[in-house]
Amino acid sequence: MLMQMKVNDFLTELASNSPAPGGGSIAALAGALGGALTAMVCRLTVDNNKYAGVQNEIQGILARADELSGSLAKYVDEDTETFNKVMAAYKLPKATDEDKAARSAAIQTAMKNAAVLPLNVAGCCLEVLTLAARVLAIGNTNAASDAAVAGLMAHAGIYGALYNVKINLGSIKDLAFVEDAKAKVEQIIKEDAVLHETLLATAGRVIG
Ligand SMILES: Nc1nc(=O)c2c([nH]1)NC[C@@H]1CN(c3ccc(C(=O)N[C@@H](CCC(=O)O)C(=O)O)cc3)C=[N+]21
Repeated sequence: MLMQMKVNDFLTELASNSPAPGGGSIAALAGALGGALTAMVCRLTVDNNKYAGVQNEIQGILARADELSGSLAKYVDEDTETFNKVMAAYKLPKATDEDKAARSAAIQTAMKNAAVLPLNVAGCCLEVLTLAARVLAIGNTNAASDAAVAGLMAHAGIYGALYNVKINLGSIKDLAFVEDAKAKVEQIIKEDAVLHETLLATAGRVIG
């Protein structure tokens, strides 16, 4: 359970040559950090008279940021479990034709799961980026740099998760699955580009 570890122990485990956690878990963690940091800026904005006009919107963003951070935190452990199953499938016996068929089917199933999971991570991170960019624009300006960092973590989570999707698609033989996933990847990259640019432009305006 990676999420139960002390941060220092987590870093030592990450840096070790043991196969897990991998980049997929770290992408999810980046998103979870972005979501939590977005929630923090919301909490520094609610019940502040200076931001009375945006209270309802901030409350809505806060609730969703907490949810997304929670989901992404679960994905940290789930991604490692999912990728461990890929590695376990590769270690299945391949002595006979039956062995080979069973091994290949197990690899394909595990690879599909290992592609779908980071696709979901990227979707959650995209939502975090949307929320962080909005909070940067309307939230407590004293915490503008926090909102900017939150958005950048989400952006890193998106790209990190999508690289995991893409690398796994290279090993998947179901072409309809691959085409569908590729279309989803491209859509998320497009939406990220707009949001990331907006985030940087707003940060430049509010922070300098
Ligand atoms: N959803 C998802 N999450 C990932 O984290 C993820 C992924 N997809 N797709 C591919 C990349 C790559 N990655 C590796 C992690 C450890 C080894 C590793 O430790 N390999 C050992 C072998 C380990 C063993 O066989 O037990 C080696 O090459 O010597 C390799 C590759 C995780 N990824």
